[in-house]
Amino acid sequence: MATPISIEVWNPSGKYRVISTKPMPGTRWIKLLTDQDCRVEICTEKKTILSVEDIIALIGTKCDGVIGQLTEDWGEVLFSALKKAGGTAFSNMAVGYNNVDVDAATKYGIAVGNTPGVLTETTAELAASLSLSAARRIVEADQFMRAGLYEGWLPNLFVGNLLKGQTVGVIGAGRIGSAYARMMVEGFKMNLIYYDLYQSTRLEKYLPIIAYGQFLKANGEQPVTWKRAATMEDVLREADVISLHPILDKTTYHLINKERLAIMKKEAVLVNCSRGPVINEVDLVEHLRVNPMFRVGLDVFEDEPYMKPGLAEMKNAVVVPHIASASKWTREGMATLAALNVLGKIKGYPVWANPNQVEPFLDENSVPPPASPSLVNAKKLGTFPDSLIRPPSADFICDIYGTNLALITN
Ligand SMILES: NC(=O)C1=CN([C@@H]2O[C@H](COP(=O)(O)OP(=O)(O)OC[C@H]3O[C@@H](n4cnc5c(N)ncnc54)[C@H](O)[C@@H]3O)[C@@H](O)[C@H]2O)C=CC1
Ligand SMILES: O=C(O)C(=O)CO
Repeated sequence: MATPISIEVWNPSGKYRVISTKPMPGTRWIKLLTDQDCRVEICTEKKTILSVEDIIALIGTKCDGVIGQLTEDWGEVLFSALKKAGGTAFSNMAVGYNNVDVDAATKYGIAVGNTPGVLTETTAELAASLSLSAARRIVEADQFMRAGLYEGWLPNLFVGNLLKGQTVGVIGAGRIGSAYARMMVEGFKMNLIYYDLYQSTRLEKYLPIIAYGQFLKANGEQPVTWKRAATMEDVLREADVISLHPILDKTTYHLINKERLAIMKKEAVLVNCSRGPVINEVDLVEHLRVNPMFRVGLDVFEDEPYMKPGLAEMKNAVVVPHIASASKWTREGMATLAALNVLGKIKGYPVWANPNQVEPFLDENSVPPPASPSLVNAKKLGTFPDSLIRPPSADFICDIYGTNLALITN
């Protein structure tokens, strides 16, 4: 039996009981919930990762919705407990939801939310940072300085890879992969090769490579090029820097393994800001050991929070603790979107039509639309119209928000 859990309570008399399994950044998310008659309970337990038993204790006998974290195992047991407590809504405070058994949630009629879009640029920036850190050996050099080993400039001291004119490979060119690709092409004048199961219209439509190429040419520079690869192996063979941005599912588990590492260039840089199990980390450690010029930048790990034996000792690995989305704006935005997902379902609001355009929910100076920003099982639940958010009628909006009609209808 789990021990009692410490909590912080906001708006104790609120009609709907909403739990957050962790304190989340900012206070806007709390206000949005309490303003809509929710009693908000935030778990303040010191333990970093709550167990299923801990969360069952938090849910208790009456709970309308839960905001949870990617470290938690949201499956049959928790969704059945939430259903028993009268709950109908769950949201991960994350865009990735590989920790959630969506089918189990759907079976119990529970909506599952995630937080797309708000972390795209922040995560891509960390991937770019890791690319540079690994290519230019920044962490190794920093450690060398701090150890008092620097005795003066040397021609061979910490020589790394130049990015300009090299090829960047992106595997999984969705929101984050595309943002990263643009940063590396536009910022470092790299050529691009990408692989995704689908054509990335997001990338191909917005990547101003042709115009940028012409601009570079007019200035006497080599124009950048881009292409979609037919196979992932093409990317692995051709690229000098490869960044992984797919979702984690059956098709991407151990996508990078011994065989695929072997076809990469000996001096390539591999970056992972997606999910740890996309790489077979045991194979990676061995590859790093025998190929000292091969470098990696890792934000995520196969058995988080642990690293596979040997990884910590590898000088050719830059490792950070899953901080890719850790900018203040992003983390506060994730909290807001997660809270609004839960609120929207509890209040019976429709689902926002385009989860890639969540800006209206994030504007601190305006009232968010009366909708759940992103519910991944909305259609399966069948409780929402096919076209998702209905055009807001004057009565509907005024009913909820009083005076902010113009903001929502424009
Ligand atoms: N390290 C961190 O802190 C963060 C990690 N993430 C991870 O990044 C993932 C991607 O996020 P978004 O770009 O927003 O998602 P997205 O859904 O926009 O992009 C994922 C892309 O992966 C592609 N894909 C799926 N299976 C594939 C396969 N077998 N081979 C190649 N491509 C495949 C999809 O077609 C899609 O284009 C999330 O699911 C999450 O796991 C996201 C944010 C922060
Ligand atoms: O949103 C996600 O998927 C994350 O990994 C959060 O950083």
